[in-house]
Amino acid sequence: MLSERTAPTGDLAIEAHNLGKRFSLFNHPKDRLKQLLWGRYKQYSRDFWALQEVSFDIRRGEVVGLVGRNGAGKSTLLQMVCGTLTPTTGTLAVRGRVAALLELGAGFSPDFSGLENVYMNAAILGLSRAQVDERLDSILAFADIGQFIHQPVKTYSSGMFVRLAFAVATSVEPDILVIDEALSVGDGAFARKSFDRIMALKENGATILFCSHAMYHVQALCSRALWLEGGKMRMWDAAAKVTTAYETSLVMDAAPAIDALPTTVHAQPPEAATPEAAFDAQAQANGMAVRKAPDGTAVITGIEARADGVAGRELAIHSAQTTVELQMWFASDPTLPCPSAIVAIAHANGVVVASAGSVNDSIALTRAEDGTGSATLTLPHLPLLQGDYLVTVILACERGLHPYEIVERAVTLRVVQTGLEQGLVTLPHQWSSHPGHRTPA
Ligand SMILES: Nc1ncnc2c1ncn2[C@@H]1O[C@H](COP(=O)(O)OP(=O)(O)OP(=O)(O)O)[C@@H](O)[C@H]1O
Repeated sequence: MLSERTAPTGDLAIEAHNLGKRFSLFNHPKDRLKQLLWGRYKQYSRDFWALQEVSFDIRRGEVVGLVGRNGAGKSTLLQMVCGTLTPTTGTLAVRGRVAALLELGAGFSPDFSGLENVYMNAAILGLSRAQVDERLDSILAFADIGQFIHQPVKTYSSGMFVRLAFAVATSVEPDILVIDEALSVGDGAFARKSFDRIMALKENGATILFCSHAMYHVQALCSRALWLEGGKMRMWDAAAKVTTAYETSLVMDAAPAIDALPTTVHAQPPEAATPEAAFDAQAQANGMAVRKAPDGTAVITGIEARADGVAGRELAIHSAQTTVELQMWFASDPTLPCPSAIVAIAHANGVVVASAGSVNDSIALTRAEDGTGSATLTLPHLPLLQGDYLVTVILACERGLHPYEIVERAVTLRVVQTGLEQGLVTLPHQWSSHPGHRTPA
């Protein structure tokens, strides 16, 4: 969906002032008709405010993240920016050509061929026939669905459908890109390609507004973030501040904060990435080269966890004594840059305790010419306190942003302790003591 609301002039791409959106809720479908006929005499609906008093402005070229729990009003706001919903109160100025990656392919007609849909969809997005002719080769090359382009789209797999829709939606160089949740779409090589395309649009100066449950994406890509709660603005500030406050609130409410972690990047369901698959692969050939990475992507071929050298999927750990090693084997397309590794540890109640990423630690992984290699994270004298902890292992792109594969709950750490310390970790600490009264400084 694309709309060109006003010319992209001035410094501000989006200006929202006191935005509100009210929906009418009906208890029964027929109440809708009654409201139409007799609404003057009796109220058959009740009002529900999905958004209230939302004000912000976004500079041109800025990348802004939108965070909040389910039902907070994020999609409602994105739809207003795209022009598919109109505000009930307030004003919204959107300057420039907007491309939305919201419901990809929603405008496709099932009985028409892919090619016909490209023309129809691109026209809706504001491209003339000549402009589509000019871009057609690159759209088709990007979607990479071969001869299927001449078949009705109702015969497409969901992957093909999304690839074509994404290729069309991003073929118009937008001034403003609005993305709901998925920063990359499709699977395997296409997921990486689509992520790279969004990054290229960002580097070319597009203003991006995206909503995500992956806080590391918001922190890594955005300068500012808006936190919505119950339809109202809870916080609008530097991305790092907002994500920290938001994550803290999730933990405080004992909601499973794992939702906010790299472990739940929804962009790419980790098909083969169950612990079983990874461990089976590992078992079959000592972790080496069992799964071959398809072109344009990378896969985890094995995971092994060791507690003081003893391997297992469930490790018994003595708090602050046992040294844990987590090793991940991978196979990657050798023509791609070498991938990176991320490990996250969450308490069994869902609270994320810690994570480490090779990119963040400025460590470049190494691999053989055929693209295979391994990465080992060593955690000396693991300072976790008593409890069960789950380890998630992620193989990501060279920037540590696009996950190729995620293995949730790859390893369980069962920690026992002898002392009476409370909490999740022991912090490095020291005590000192002196005799006598307090003396003025
Ligand atoms: N057309 C509609 N009619 C009535 N209520 C609606 C409509 N669209 C959204 N809502 C309600 O508005 C509230 C905000 O919804 P919205 O989809 O914007 O939330 P969200 O933050 O995007 O949630 P999620 O993360 O689950 O996508 C929800 O309570 C939702 O049920």
